[in-house]
Parts: sequence; structure tokens; C-alpha cells
Amino acid sequence: MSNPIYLALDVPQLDAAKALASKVKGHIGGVKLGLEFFCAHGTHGVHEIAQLGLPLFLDLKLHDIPNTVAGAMQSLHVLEPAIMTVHASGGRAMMEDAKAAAGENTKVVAVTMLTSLDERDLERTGVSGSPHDHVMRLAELAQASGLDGIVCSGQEVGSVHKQWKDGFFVVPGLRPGGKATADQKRVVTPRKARDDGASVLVIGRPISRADDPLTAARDIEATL
Ligand SMILES: O=c1ccn([C@@H]2O[C@H](COP(=O)(O)O)[C@@H](O)[C@H]2O)c(=O)[nH]1
Repeated sequence: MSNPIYLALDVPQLDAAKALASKVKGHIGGVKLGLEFFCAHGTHGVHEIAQLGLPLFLDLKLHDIPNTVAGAMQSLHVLEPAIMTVHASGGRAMMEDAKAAAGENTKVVAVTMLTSLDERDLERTGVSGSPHDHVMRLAELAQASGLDGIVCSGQEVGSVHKQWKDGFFVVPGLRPGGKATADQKRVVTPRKARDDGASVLVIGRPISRADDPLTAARDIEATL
């Protein structure tokens, strides 16, 4: 079974990002490049990280009208990401067009409800009900739109997995026991997420901000 850990390289300096990924390379299955990295280093930075030879998850969480998102997907195609994200709240047409524009080897997954939000935050955006129900609704929409899977927290992945048997589930908001949650609100341990059906475990600060990132990555891998 391949290593499901994708290290979130939310690191401002390109050299530091490369050094961190190289250091823990033997204990992760891929790297995740998000907005912080892409806004600072663009496609050049992605090519640099690609040289490490690990699968790339380009987490740009695209959210715009269908034509614009499809155009962005086409432009990013050349980077050959293994995984890309769009927001499920962009709607069915946007997700359909995003999938159609992506390369055939790229999994397109929809962000449902950010792991930094809880039920009160959701209510303030005008959506009543539980995070669980909101995630389930958006998962159904993503599946109907032909996407490969979704991004959700480890608190929902078990239910989504029961409903969408062959879905591809990306789970961030992971904290090994006792680690600071910081801005994350819907958290579980990597092991729990894995047991409940996560395909990819996105882990950033518990590794990148650890005193010894190599030991942290190794310890997390050992719990799986
Ligand atoms: O709902 C979401 C979607 C994406 N993320 C991203 O995952 C990592 C998590 O980093 P940690 O340091 O392990 O908290 C980060 O890059 C987010 O942009 C998420 O956390 N939640």
C-alpha cells in the first residue's frame, strides 16, 4: 500500500520548501503545493519541486465561473499534477467543466467545507445545519458532476466513504495526538482518518514546524 501522506509545503522560501521535502522524502507519498507556495513561486516553483520525483498535489481551490475555471485548469495541465482542487460551491457546471479540462491523469477533487470552520462559522455564511450534512450534500453534487472525489475533514470521511464507495478522499486538518490545532477546528488523528477511508492525508505544520521534521514524519507514518 502506498504512503498516503502528502506534505503541505506551506513554506515561503523555495529553498526551504525543497530542503524540507527532500529531508522527509522517504516518509511521505507526495507533496501539496497551495496558495502560499504558488503565489510566491508560480509555475517555476512547481517545476523545481517536481524534480524531487514525488507526486504533486496542486491545491489552488479554484472557484469562479465555469469558463474561467476550465481555462485555469488547461493552463495548469502542463504541470502534470496528480491531484487538483476546485470548490464544490462553484456548482455543477463549474465542476463538470473543470474535470473536462483537466489532464486524464489528474484527479480533480472538490473542497466541501474547510476544516478551519465549525457549525457556528457555517451558520454565519448563511448555511444552517451541521457540517456533516453540508459535506454530504456537496459530496453528492461533486459525484454527480463527475469529479474523482472531495476534500473533507476526518469527521465526515467515514460517512462520505459509505455513500461514495469508489471516491477519492483528501483529508486535511490532521493532528497526531496532543499537537496544537492552531486554526483547524474539525480535526482527527491521521490514523483515524485513514481507518475511516481517507485516500490522502494532508499534513503540514505537524511536520514542517516540528523541531525535527524527519522524526515527526517518521512517527506519523508509523501510526498508520
Ligand atoms: O479544508 C481544508 C482544505 C485544505 N487545507 C490545506 O491543508 C493544509 C493543512 O495544513 P496544516 O498545517 O496541517 O494544518 C494547508 O495547506 C491547508 O491549506 C486545509 O487545511 N483544510
